[in-house]
Amino acid sequence: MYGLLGKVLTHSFSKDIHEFFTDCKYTLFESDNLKEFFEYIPFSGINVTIPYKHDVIPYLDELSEEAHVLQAVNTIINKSGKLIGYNTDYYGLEKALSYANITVKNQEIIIVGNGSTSRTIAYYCKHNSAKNITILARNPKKNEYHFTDVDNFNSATIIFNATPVGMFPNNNHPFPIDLSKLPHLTSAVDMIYNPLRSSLLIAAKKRNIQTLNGLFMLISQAVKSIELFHDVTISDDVVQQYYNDLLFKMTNIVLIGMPMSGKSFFARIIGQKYDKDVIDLDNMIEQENHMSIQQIFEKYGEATFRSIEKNIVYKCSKEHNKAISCGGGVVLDPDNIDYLKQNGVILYLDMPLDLLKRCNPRNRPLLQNPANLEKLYYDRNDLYRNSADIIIPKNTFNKNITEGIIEVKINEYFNS
Ligand SMILES: Nc1ncnc2c1ncn2[C@@H]1O[C@H](COP(=O)(O)OP(=O)(O)O)[C@@H](O)[C@H]1O
Ligand SMILES: O=C(O)C1=C[C@@H](OP(=O)(O)O)[C@@H](O)[C@H](O)C1
Ligand SMILES: [Mg+2]
Repeated sequence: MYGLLGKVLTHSFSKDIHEFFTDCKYTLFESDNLKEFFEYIPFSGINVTIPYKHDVIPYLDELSEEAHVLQAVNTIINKSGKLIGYNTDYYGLEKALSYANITVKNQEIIIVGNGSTSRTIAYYCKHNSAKNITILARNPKKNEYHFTDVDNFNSATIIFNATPVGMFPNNNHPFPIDLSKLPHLTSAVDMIYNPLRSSLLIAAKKRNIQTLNGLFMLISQAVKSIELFHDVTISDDVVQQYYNDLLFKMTNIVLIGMPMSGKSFFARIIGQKYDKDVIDLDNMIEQENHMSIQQIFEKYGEATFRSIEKNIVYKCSKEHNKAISCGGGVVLDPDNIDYLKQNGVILYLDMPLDLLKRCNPRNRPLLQNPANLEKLYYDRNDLYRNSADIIIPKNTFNKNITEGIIEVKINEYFNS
């Protein structure tokens, strides 16, 4: 029997990963009583998660070197009655950093947080010749510092987040450290994988700092434990393919652009093609308020519409695997873009003004005066461009051509 031991396991990915790579069933054991678990559950191998990584140690016969140093175990193998504890988080971190080409050698490291993940990162950095390691925490212990001491470590080049700040469901909690205080940063690594881009990673990306989230590490630590459980080797290529597929599946594809550029239209096509549910933010607003967009503008004005829109965007930012079509004005509030980027790749349907002028503005309240189209276009074009991860030139009304460009650009984005 194989499985995962922890207290609350509803959000665990381990079962999916284990059952993808092996034919063995993987069981989730939510337990309040470790003694009973070890007495009565006859397992061949189990993984251990919060809050038991340390507490299981007294039940084990032997520890691997990492598990011993870190005093944390996430994998236990039963070898003919002898229980051996390992820590594959260390290995997962190593694989993820190597995948992202991040080396800690001679680097000045900041680790935010002082729990067991922080210890794993510090141990890894020490082992791999980091120049120095600073731990910043909310409640610093000996040889650690408070977040507010960050000014004294402004030569840092790599920052790791080992806290749950910004993790689902508290996606939008701001990161406690202002990155403008760390002008030499080249990489930001977050152990969080939900959302895919945490507050730290969104802030880092704005400064052109390389980012890495926790998904590759999560998969790699699970793969290592599968290798230990079943005495097999899983090749890096297979793991990478699994990662690419999972990442794509978790990601929302978010369409922005001028009114009439085809966002709602292509969101439906993208949804169908990539098996993602479609969300049209304007439709959602209409359904929730039992009014058309036009009626909302007429009755309450644009400012109220924008605040309704912002609330909907906030809710949708926590979704996964959706094709999301936004209203044209979503970019006016930078918070909206931060929300949408958490789990989304932003795709700008870039349609030139002369083509937009040939469309029929029908029920679009802001375009009832034709002169407005030009103004909106010039006011917003830069906002669209700066918000986008992918820009789709849309110089045609031919659906197939645009669909083809979208496919190529999405492939490029996810395979680079
Ligand atoms: N490439 C296309 N081929 C055919 N019809 C299109 C195409 N792009 C947009 N349309 C049509 O143009 C109109 C505006 O598109 P829509 O998706 O509503 O734009 P948006 O959501 O960006 O305002 C819709 O009637 C849509 O069906
Ligand atoms: O551009 C805008 O400010 C708006 C665009 C509309 O969506 P479409 O872009 O789908 O027309 C709708 O959200 C609202 O009328 C405001
Ligand atoms: Mg639309």
